[in-house]
Amino acid sequence: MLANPARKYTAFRPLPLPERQWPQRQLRHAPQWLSTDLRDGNQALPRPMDSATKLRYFHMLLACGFRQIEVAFPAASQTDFDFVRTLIRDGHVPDDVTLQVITQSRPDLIARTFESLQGAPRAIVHLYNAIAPAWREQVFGMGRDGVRQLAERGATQIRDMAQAQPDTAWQFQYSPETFSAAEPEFALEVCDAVSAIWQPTPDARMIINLPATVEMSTPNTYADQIEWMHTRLTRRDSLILSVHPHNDRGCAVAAAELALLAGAERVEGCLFGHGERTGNVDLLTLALNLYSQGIAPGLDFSDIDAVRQHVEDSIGLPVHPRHPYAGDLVYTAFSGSHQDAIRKGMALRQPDAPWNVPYLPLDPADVGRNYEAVIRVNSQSGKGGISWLLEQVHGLHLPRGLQQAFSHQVQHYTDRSGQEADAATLWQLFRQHYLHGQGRWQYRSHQQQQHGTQTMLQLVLERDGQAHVCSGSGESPLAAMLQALAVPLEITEHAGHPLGQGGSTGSICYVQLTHHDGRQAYGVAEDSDTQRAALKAVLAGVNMLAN
Ligand SMILES: CC(=O)SCCNC(=O)CCNC(=O)[C@H](O)C(C)(C)COP(=O)(O)OP(=O)(O)OC[C@H]1O[C@@H](n2cnc3c(N)ncnc32)[C@H](O)[C@@H]1OP(=O)(O)O
Ligand SMILES: CC(C)C(=O)C(=O)O
Repeated sequence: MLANPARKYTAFRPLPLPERQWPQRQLRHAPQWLSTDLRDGNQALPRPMDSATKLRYFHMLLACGFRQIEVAFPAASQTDFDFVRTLIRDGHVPDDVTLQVITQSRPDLIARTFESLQGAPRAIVHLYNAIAPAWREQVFGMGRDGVRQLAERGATQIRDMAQAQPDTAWQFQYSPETFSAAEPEFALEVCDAVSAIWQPTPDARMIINLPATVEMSTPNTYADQIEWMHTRLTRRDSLILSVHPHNDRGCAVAAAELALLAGAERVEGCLFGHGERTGNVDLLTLALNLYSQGIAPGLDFSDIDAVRQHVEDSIGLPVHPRHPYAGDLVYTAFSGSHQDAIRKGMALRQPDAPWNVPYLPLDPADVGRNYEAVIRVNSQSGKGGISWLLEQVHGLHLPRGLQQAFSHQVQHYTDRSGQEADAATLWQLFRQHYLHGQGRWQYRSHQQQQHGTQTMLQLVLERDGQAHVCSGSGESPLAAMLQALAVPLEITEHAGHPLGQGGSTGSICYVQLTHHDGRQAYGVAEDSDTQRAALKAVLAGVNMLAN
């Protein structure tokens, strides 16, 4: 890299727009969506999709709720042409869905495009040509007039060919490709020239689509460019203003959102941001950004993993595990403090109250994710996450002190193994540490009598493998047991609950014992009988302190 990059790269010059309105606005409704997965997305694949894959993808897009789908560049290849024919001929396009196809401003390509659309009830014909200086000079070898005339010639041919196919309800779209790199007044001149030819009306609007073909600037600058056009375009009430951001600087989603504030009404992009180079704007992220602000996006991602799987299988590229809303890890907390906050938030959550769970901008359940994956345990995790998993999967409600004590065991395991501890491993570790049933004292049977406030307990135990009978009394069966055992211990905590998850039945009991020398341990036991579980838990605690 250069010590002085300014020798090679020039900063993008922002457009002065002191009267800008967009920073004061808020998004309140969803835009029109155009999926260009099958065109801009497909043209950027190492191996473009075959027709069968494209057809399945088309139906997946319909199921997500897309109503405008750019399906091909029909003049580019026989495959693209045939795909459009198949969609039309075999009746794949529902009545409320419009196909869009793209063409360069070249007479043979436009003619072929119209041929592909024969018999379509509705269609959007999308004309584009690059207008920015580098393209004018290097690609077309033309001045501004030449480039404007290129657009005008294409628009005229499209108008005339559409008139010759009156059975189709046509809508026209013009993209001044490389808009964001072009001089705004020239972009305006070309767009106005095209709309002068197409003569849209408020009832039959044409689409002006302003692409950031290459993302050149910060999103606020793109928003200024959009607002500048929005407030100056001739026939504005007869236009649908659309944006088509790419993601070269990693800001396409922000650019699209600010562009919507700046007057755009429609967004073109792809699922998961596929497309040329760094991709098109990710429509799924945009839609779920709206959703998580309480705005119905008009797209349905209730089963986000199915959509992701479909896209991955179709295009042969993976979705990143940290991809917003859809990545494998995006609802998952490994770190202790995040887990603690999520667990508390989930516990306090009221079903009808606004979503307010810390660290989770969206309820994973809304996109078909379960809560199990929300918390995963590794060496960065704390007691909160560990107990959440034991609670969710095995129905254990560990007392706080036991959570702390057990988390040390888990930490030891994860540090040593370098591995994640899933719910099954945690349960195994818990059983191994607390429910192994070994130790000096073993329970055999007991009998209990009540004399006023005093409980009399007769115990048949095993001590070091030998039968041991003893008795004691106290204000509770557990106190009576400690007396019977004649150990210098106190019960400092006692909790329990029925079991019913993870294949267990009966009750589980947790008892914290404190030795007179200050040492503490938890005894845990499960049994079909609550009383027996408590007595066994005391013995387990005694065994722990004996170790
Ligand atoms: C930003 C975007 O995503 S735009 C969409 C881009 N998508 C694609 O290009 C995928 C499909 N494209 C193709 O398959 C091919 O490019 C075809 C079939 C359309 C055309 O192929 P060819 O004519 O053989 O070659 P090629 O694409 O290199 O043509 C470039 C020519 O088109 C001209 N051209 C490029 N864009 C346009 C345009 N929008 N309008 C008119 N002419 C254009 C170039 O100036 C160049 O002209 P030249 O040959 O006189 O120098
Ligand atoms: C043709 C236009 C819309 C395009 O794909 C782009 O600029 O990226």
